[in-house]
Amino acid sequence: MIRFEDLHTYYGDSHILHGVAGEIPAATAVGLLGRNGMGKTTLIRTLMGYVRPAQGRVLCDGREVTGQQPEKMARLGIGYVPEGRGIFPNLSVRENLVMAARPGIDGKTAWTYERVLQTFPRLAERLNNGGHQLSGGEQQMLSIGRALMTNPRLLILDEATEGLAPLIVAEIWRVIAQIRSTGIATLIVDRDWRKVLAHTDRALVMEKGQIVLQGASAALLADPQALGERLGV
Ligand SMILES: Nc1ncnc2c1ncn2[C@@H]1O[C@H](COP(=O)(O)OP(=O)(O)OP(=O)(O)O)[C@@H](O)[C@H]1O
Repeated sequence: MIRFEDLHTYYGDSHILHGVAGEIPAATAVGLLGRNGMGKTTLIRTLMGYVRPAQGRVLCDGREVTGQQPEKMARLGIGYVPEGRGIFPNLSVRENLVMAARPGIDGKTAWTYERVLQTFPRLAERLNNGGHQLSGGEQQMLSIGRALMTNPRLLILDEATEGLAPLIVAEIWRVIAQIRSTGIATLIVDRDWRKVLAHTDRALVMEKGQIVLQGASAALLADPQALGERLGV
């Protein structure tokens, strides 16, 4: 569904991505691993069109979309839950969800307002609260809920569990598993590499702006030494 070739991305003079290539096939869960600062978020921002690569291409269903506006990527069915959340703090939970609603690219609305609230019962209890009144975990749930309201084909989750209490973290992984089981492709970045590998089909490991290891998640999990060298664990 999404393919990327030879991506080179810079922030000013800093050369961050050094020829990154890979793909996220439809209905496939892909993990993106790597230590801090290795370029994971930059790769996601490049795929989503927040930064334009100096070289290389991003393709969606075989069509070039390199550097397209993030809004256009959203219309192509890519849902993005950014690191640090990205909800509207001055709008209520209900408003945050309703304003994100749109049918999927196939015209279907599998994820309705009601279904999102069933998935996140905590949000159902906070409908009239402003985004800023929510706990960190609730904000994260709202951010995922907003992305689901767009009925995406691919959901990108960047550090969705960061800084959250263990019970909330478990809740978020439960929802990620549920999303995966509906056939939505996912790209997941999380510090907990075991969890990432347990919840994905394949994984890419980045080091210094390059993909240095990739393969089936189960195979990577079975060879923790190779992974440990790359992740410093
Ligand atoms: N807006 C920016 N301007 C300049 N440099 C940046 C910017 N954002 C990130 N960087 C640098 O780019 C490199 C890659 O950062 P990136 O956020 O992609 O890494 P990451 O693998 O996602 O790590 P983390 O888990 O810490 O977010 C880092 O050296 C970082 O300091």
